[in-house]
Amino acid sequence: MSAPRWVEVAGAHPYRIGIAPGLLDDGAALAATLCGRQVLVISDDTVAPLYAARVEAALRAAMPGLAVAGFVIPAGEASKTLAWFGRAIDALAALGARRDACVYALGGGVVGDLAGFAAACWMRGIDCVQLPTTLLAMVDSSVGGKTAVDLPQGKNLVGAFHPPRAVLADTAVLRTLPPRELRAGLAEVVKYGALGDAAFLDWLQAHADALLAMEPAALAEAVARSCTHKARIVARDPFEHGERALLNFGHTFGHAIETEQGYGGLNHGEAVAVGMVLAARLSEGLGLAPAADTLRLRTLLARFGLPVDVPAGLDPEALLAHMRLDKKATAGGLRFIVWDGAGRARVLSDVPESAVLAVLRRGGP
Ligand SMILES: NC(=O)c1ccc[n+]([C@@H]2O[C@H](COP(=O)([O-])OP(=O)(O)OC[C@H]3O[C@@H](n4cnc5c(N)ncnc54)[C@H](O)[C@@H]3O)[C@@H](O)[C@H]2O)c1
Ligand SMILES: O=C(O)C(=O)C[C@@H](O)[C@H](O)[C@H](O)COP(=O)(O)O
Ligand SMILES: [Zn+2]
Repeated sequence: MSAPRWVEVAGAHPYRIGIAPGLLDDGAALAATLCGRQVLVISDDTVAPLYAARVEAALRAAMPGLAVAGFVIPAGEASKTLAWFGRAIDALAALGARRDACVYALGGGVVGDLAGFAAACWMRGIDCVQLPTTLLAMVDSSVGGKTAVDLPQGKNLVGAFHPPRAVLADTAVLRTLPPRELRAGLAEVVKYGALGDAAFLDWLQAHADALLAMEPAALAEAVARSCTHKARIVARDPFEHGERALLNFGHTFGHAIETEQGYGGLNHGEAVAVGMVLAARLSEGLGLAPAADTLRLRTLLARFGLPVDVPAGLDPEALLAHMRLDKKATAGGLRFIVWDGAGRARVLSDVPESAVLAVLRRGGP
């Protein structure tokens, strides 16, 4: 195994993100994240058969006497519910988990968010180690401590901030990731460039072929640069009182699409891709940013094979109704992450609903 790249996340509860192929088999790296002698590995029914036995064996070998149990949810967003959260809590109870027990979240963002929330709630908070297995989870969801489940009324409406004890991203597992899920992860990678680093957009454009071909060096670089961006932001603003909201670029629109489709249409990354184009158009419509920047973003996302238009048949009024329950909304009305151009995002309050509807009603490029 090559030596991991480490990204530090500073703050009141600092932790490290390790990035390297082979980390899931590295018993010493896994065991270094443990305080107690009990582990619950939470995964889904696609990832568990591929990787759970390896993680459990590495942990047992590194720590004889460790009590290890597994808990598996059905793969996909439809499992990020209070019902599956309750079953995860039952699994912790069945393990007899003490306060020094640890949850290992082995999977994509769905597993990471649900397992993290279970860890946040069990005995008011036990350790959670994130073992992300999708590109999206490696670049975004495993970092920063947002944990949650969805409700039919909206995305991530029930959750907690609970930073992980550590993140270990084994980039070798991306080999089994379906192409659609790779593209979803690239949407959140593009987000970092869009919100604060236009030069990163150029890098992504230049390395698009390598990323789509899953060349390990390009992927590792994209993961490390994305984690570095996110780590800086969440260290400065862990509870989203200000700057962290920029990580929501494209999400007000994207979450509304996911909710309206009942979490069975576009996946999160795809919905965020559409949402970022709409956020750029909103900025354009409000006279904040040039149309050329919208086109640049849209072209890059399309290059990555991501959707860039609102799916046919969705009612703009219904989408707007979901946005009113967005977590950034206040008594003053809707708040959006807009941009003044590529790499220059900011929060905008009191966005008129008419401007949002105009963007949703406009079709085509
Ligand atoms: N907490 C945060 O900060 C944060 C950030 C971004 C997204 N999210 C959340 O993350 C979720 C999306 O995460 P996701 O895109 O990882 O989706 P996901 O967890 O549903 O995973 C996508 C699919 O890939 C499969 N899979 C995972 N790893 C695999 C591997 N190595 N090989 C083969 N198949 C594999 C999964 O079984 C699943 O079917 C959403 O719920 C979103 O809201 C949270
Ligand atoms: O970490 C953050 O902060 C983010 O906003 C990252 C987003 O990519 C992610 O989808 C997050 O779950 C959205 O959070 P929410 O608070 O808008 O539900
Ligand atoms: Zn997201």
